[in-house]
Amino acid sequence: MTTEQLISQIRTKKSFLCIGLDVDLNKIPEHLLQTEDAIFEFNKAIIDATHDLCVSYKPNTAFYEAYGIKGWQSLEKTINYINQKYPEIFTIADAKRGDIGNTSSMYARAFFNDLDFDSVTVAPYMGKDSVEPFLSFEDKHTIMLALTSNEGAFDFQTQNVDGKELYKVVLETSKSWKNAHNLMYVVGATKAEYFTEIRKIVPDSFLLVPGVGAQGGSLAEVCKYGMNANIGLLINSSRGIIYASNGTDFAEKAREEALKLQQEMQHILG
Ligand SMILES: O=C(O)c1cc(=O)[nH]c(=O)n1[C@@H]1O[C@H](COP(=O)(O)O)[C@@H](O)[C@H]1O
Repeated sequence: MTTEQLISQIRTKKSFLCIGLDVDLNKIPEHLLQTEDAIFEFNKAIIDATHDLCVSYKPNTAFYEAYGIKGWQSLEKTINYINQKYPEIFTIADAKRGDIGNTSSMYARAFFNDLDFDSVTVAPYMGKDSVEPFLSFEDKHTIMLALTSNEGAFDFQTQNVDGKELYKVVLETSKSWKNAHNLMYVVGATKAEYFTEIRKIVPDSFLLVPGVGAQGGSLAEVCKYGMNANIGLLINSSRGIIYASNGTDFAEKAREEALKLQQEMQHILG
């Protein structure tokens, strides 16, 4: 998917919501556990109930890998379902990969070719040659960690490196990489006060912003400092939406939570 198609979808739906499909069998409604593929049945119901309110789905691969081959099959069925039924949706494989070049190429093939995701999250720690293999895929997007939502972000990311915070070095350096136009960045919603500085370095890039909902980040604050002329934000909520209820009404309740965020976004978009 091109960035222009993503922007157009945001404008049509008046939403820049990304719903995280982080499926935990201990949290999903009990009646689904009797089905052959409970993870997929759960995702399918959530997707059917919310696809008009969001522009993106982000399965975090950890929640699938934890269930071995069955989990990976559920992930494959989920991405195929979205791509076939709702092809306008921007899909994110939240896998946080990144390795030496030839290994990164294989990760990129796994998520872009085999599973056909529109994007994948990567960690920048191994540098340019670990990220560039992902960037060489046309109309696929690489979402690199910049300033994450967790407490540990302060361990390294905000540390000074030659008079500059490390996350700023990461952002600036990555702009010179080959096919850098395919980069997006992760910035946590819990770090709203940093968005002004981040926008000085990457004014036009899309930012994936997790941390609204269960982690307590503020949508209004993020938008105030992080939005650009093309919106430039994908706001993720996972647990706050998909576990709104663990009864038979789970999809309906997830829709209600998604609708609350979509309406707030519509209001912000004016
Ligand atoms: O890359 C991510 O998506 C990510 C980066 C980050 O800094 N913080 C963060 O929470 N995430 C992911 O975003 C999702 C947040 O889930 P909730 O806290 O349940 O809304 C999880 O899948 C996290 O792994």
